[in-house]
Amino acid sequence: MVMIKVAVNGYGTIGKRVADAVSAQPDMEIVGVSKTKPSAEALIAGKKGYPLYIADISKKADFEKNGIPVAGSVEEMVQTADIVVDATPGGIGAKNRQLYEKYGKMAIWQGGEDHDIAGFSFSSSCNFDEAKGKKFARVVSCNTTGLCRIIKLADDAFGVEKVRATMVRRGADPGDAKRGPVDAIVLNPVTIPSHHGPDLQTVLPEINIVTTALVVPTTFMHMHILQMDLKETGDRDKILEMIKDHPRIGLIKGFTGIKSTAELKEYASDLGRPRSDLWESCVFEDSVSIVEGKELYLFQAIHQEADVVVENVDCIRAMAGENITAAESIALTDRSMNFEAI
Ligand SMILES: NC(=O)C1=CN([C@@H]2O[C@H](COP(=O)(O)OP(=O)(O)OC[C@H]3O[C@@H](n4cnc5c(N)ncnc54)[C@H](O)[C@@H]3O)[C@@H](O)[C@H]2O)C=CC1
Ligand SMILES: O=C(OP(=O)(O)O)[C@H](O)COP(=O)(O)O
Repeated sequence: MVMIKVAVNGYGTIGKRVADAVSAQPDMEIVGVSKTKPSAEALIAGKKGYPLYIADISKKADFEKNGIPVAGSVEEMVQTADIVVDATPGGIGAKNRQLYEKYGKMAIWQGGEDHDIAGFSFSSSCNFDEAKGKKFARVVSCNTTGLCRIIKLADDAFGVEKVRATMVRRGADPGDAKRGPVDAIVLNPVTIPSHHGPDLQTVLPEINIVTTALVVPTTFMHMHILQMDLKETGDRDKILEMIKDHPRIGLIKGFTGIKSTAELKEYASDLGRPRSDLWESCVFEDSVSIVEGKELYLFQAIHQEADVVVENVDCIRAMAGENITAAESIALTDRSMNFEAI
């Protein structure tokens, strides 16, 4: 089996998870990860055995005096890789495109960048085959990934006439002590639609969708309030069966008593998931309702730090790996991470 050499540019919330997920795959290896300054994450990258490269090589001494070995510059890291996963903060990734082009490397950006950065946006459940042969791709954001999975499922089953959805977004990631809100419900944005609908259309252009979003003072997971008008009369049992069969959508059963993101976090941690990560979308079974035949309603929780991680792995395989199907790649990614949707 040919090993795909992967570099992760930006070893933060998403980058460190992608690095671990890639390392677990039989057909991929991490050749380097990058940081800008010495930090706890930089220390851990070294402890995990990931060669650490730095954006500004003049800062090498700052790392080394803190006992963190530096393998070289980001430019050198890019040269060692077949493909780069760019997980730098939104807006920074666009500046790196030139570097990837210079060395003729494939690259994958994250949802904080615009679709135009790659001209192709990816979701494993929707357009895996289209990534084959692409030089550049962008994995859509965490919320959009969650929307893509469930809307594609409903569209395949009954056809989707239109979608109206509200994203209740977490205020900050758990480790992000500087962000808020601390005591507010913030309309984010106050204008309608939010970016999620147009973002979904970069993957599923035929879907009629309007999204709204607000931010609340929590750190673990977003919550979606989703309503779809179906083209054909819906069948709740069929939808539940399809969700059960979907490798990246979990079904939260009523008997568990789980009705909140807090209880989901406890569940993920009791399952022994690394970092309490929920790579699957979490649909609340009791919320799945068909009203007047063709209106489908549900709540789903989305772990913002995790769901895009498995998508990045599939995207790497589609672009740089041997010719396999979406289902085969998803199964291999998940199996290698001991991930079975709840
Ligand atoms: N955190 C989240 O919930 C999600 C984030 N995303 C997207 O993923 C991307 C990364 O976000 P996070 O991981 O949250 O950011 P982060 O801030 O946690 O991590 C970014 C990392 O990039 C490093 N970095 C900064 N400038 C750099 C440079 N010039 N060269 C190399 N490394 C550099 C930083 O040291 C940091 O480790 C963004 O596009 C974001 O929108 C997507 C889904 C969910
Ligand atoms: O990609 C995300 O959200 P999004 O799908 O709402 O754009 C992540 O949760 C990051 O969002 P942030 O821009 O609030 O850090």
